[in-house]
Amino acid sequence: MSSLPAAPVRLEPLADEGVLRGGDGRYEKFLGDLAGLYRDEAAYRAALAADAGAPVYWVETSTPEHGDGALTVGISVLEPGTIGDEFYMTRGHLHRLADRAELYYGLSGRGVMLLESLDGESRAVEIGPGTAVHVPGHWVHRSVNVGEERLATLFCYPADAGQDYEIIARAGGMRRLVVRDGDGWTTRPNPDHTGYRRD
Ligand SMILES: O=P(O)(O)OC[C@H]1O[C@](O)(CO)[C@@H](O)[C@@H]1O
Repeated sequence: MSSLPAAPVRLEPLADEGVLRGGDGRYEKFLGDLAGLYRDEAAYRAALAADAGAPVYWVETSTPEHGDGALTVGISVLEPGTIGDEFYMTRGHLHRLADRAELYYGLSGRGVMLLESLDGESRAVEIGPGTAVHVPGHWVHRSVNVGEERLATLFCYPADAGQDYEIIARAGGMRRLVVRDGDGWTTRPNPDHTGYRRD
């Protein structure tokens, strides 16, 4: 008996509720999971001491099939806030299969996608309602909430892409930091960054 094809799925990305109705997966990241992500260690420890225990960000996904050509679709929801002068952000990763691309579509809030190539390019691209960011393969990527509201994005990538987080850890963090600048944001170099190295 063949299990092909997978059943079609109707999804409702509910940005206000931070829910992907119809999805089949979810994970959450709390402040305590994000040790080492922010440069200002004292500010991180102070935030942790005052933390009420809500997630900083969460991801809900739909992956109805696996194998060649399968897609993962999801919603990513990132609370507003700062640690020191850095905005709340996702851990960031390179796809384990590095040539896998990803599409992000802004649902609510004001964000920046920080995109870095392994050979030294860094781009910060704004994302918000009605804007999409197409991330080709081979870019390390992270979302950053530079607004006062939750940042919600819908994303889609090949289900076999995987995530390599170590590439950022080995490099001492991403090349640039996204930081508060008055009422807005800017980027500045991360002095700890030592360059990306594949294993
Ligand atoms: O996997 P990370 O880097 O913690 O961040 C979660 C991010 O990953 C994705 O789920 C998929 O790449 C993003 O939509 C989301 O912002």
